[in-house]
Amino acid sequence: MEHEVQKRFPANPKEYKLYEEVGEGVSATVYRALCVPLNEIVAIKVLDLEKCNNDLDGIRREVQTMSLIDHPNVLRAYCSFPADRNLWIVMPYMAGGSCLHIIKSDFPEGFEEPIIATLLREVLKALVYLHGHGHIHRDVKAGNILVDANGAVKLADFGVSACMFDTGDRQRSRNTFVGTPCWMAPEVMQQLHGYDFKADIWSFGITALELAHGHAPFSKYPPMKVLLMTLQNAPPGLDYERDKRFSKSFRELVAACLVKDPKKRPSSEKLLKHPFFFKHARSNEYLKKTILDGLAPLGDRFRALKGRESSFLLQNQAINEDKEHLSQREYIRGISGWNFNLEDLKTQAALLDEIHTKDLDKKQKSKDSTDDYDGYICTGQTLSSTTENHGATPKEDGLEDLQDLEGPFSSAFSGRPLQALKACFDVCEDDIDATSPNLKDPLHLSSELISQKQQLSQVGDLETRKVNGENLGKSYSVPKNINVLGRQKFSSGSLVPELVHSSSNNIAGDVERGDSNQKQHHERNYSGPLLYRQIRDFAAASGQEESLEGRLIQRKGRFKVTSADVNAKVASVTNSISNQVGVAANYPVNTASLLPTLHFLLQQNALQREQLVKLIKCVEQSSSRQSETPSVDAGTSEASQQPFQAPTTTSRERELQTLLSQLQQSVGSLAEDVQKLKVKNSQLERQIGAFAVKGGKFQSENEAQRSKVEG
Ligand SMILES: Nc1ncnc2c1ncn2[C@@H]1O[C@H](COP(=O)(O)OP(=O)(O)OP(=O)(O)O)[C@@H](O)[C@H]1O
Repeated sequence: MEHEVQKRFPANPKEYKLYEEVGEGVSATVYRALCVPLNEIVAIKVLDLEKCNNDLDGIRREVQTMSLIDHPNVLRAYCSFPADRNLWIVMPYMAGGSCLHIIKSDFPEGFEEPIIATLLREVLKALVYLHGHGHIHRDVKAGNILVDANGAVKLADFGVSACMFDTGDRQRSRNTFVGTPCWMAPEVMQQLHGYDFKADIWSFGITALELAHGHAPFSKYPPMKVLLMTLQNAPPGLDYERDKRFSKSFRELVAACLVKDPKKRPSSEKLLKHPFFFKHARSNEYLKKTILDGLAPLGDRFRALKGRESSFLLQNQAINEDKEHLSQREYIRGISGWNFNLEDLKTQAALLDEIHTKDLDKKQKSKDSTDDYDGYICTGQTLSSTTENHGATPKEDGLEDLQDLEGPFSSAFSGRPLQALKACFDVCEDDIDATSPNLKDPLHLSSELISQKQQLSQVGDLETRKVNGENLGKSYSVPKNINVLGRQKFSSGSLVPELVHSSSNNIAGDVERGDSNQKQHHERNYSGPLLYRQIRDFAAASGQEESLEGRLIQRKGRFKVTSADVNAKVASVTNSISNQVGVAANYPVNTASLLPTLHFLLQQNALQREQLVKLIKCVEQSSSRQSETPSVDAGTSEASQQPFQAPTTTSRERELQTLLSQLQQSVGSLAEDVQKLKVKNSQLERQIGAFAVKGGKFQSENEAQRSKVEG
């Protein structure tokens, strides 16, 4: 480490020789490279802005975090700089590649327990460090656990990490929807109260299962279904027949991490003291011997995996067309390039619904049939997200219980959730606001791209200078959305209103990427955000909205809903709610699940009623004033004598009238009192006058008597 810190890596692309490709993410390609002046092999992550909808904040965060990090289990950046249209991030070369690559190429059934324990212990050390420094990683998964030639383990990829100590917008970003669905903690999906470090502990638990089985739970399902299953089902665990090979302490460790209530999950520090690690973890040397020795060079493995992926895509083209296997393909790619295109999600929803219908048919035929999805049997229990049921009796998918989803989901998915979902899509699809600044014309987009590139080079400069010891107290404000027409890989759903291509050309993958997306047909991708919009709009309407406003951060390759920038439209809320009600009316529903919707409607009604009453009052008052006007002119009319007797309808008005007549009465009696006082006053004045006259007479008599006596 010391050795790495002291070396100065040049911030100039000419000083590096790029060799073979060793990894590919949604927005980046990673190469093995030689740093010529230092004669050292490094890895260079080349971020291509034109490849996808990048977000500079994310890149800046990734580079900043990586260059400030100093821990043996966290992958750091030596330096970063702009090169042509890209940003290069120079980092240590991890010759073993990611655990996902190792699993895919050589351990498809997962690792043995001591290997898992060793890998997880190292990851936990990284998490203890990151959490201690206020960082939430937010994307812990086997694909981000890298192993070097000596068996050292490092946690990588800070593209979506967040700092808990940040303020302002970044602090709010903890209310964002970040991560990769299979590894994403329920509280991150729900977005009710934000989330904290414990979200990483959930992902850590899922990663443990991934290392044990060779894939993450629910990995073969489309993202939307993963979301629903994570929220609805009991947490996955090591509860099945094939898991008997694992120790009790491993099962306990997984169960401790995969608790839906984040407060009940242990901290990374506490977890590191778990007996599982003392009993089973070994040395880096052990990792080297067991998983690295005999492995082909990383570049070769990567090429082989890519080849397998391409042939899989070709073989399964027919299946792929129905989009049901999207999730699996993404998983095989080993990236988190989830596609949340509207059309895809609609199709997925439709397919799921079909499956659901088939399931119901099947169920009727054989009530006790079981459905072990991927080894993770989804219980058909009613959801209570805080009810843990690791050892639940395996039953079936449980889609019929989706109406029991808790919290805002219950309202968003009342009735038959997938139908409701479709209804939501329809609402939002129509909700395209042509004047929205997010619907940008190509010209605008390209100019934005240019400006973003300029800013990117600033970021690169900044990082380079930072690495060189300069302290730059400068903050960059960067555009949040970049959409580039043409070559584009739609990976994560942009969860904001934005310009995207149609579903046919948005599947992440080289095949799709190759055929440049020339379509000029654009539509807003609401898929991911829809869920969120539903929740947000509902929360806003019922006055529970948290600090959800904010900026979009379109995230490379992750499923992310940021602080929403969609103007809440009462109409859309009402529409979606009424759609849900319509949906509910068409399908058998749990009546209790309709309650929130009805409650909301009631509130809406009360508000509208209040508005109407106010309006009626206004109209009445102005009409009464109109009827008053001639009576004032006439002076003697009945109306002028009884000015407050306009026709009234409400008790409030009657109350006011009573008050007014009481006031009138008291004014009248006051006037009488004043009159009486006036009379008294004038009597007193007269008396005083009389006294004064008498006093004058008395004085003159006195003076006359005095002069007589003196004379
Ligand atoms: N330093 C490294 N040494 C060797 N291989 C690496 C290194 N960094 C990354 N890789 C490989 O490249 C792949 C893609 O890198 P990375 O995950 O950083 O890109 P990304 O665009 O952020 O991807 P994703 O969106 O899937 O997280 C990794 O999964 C890993 O296999």
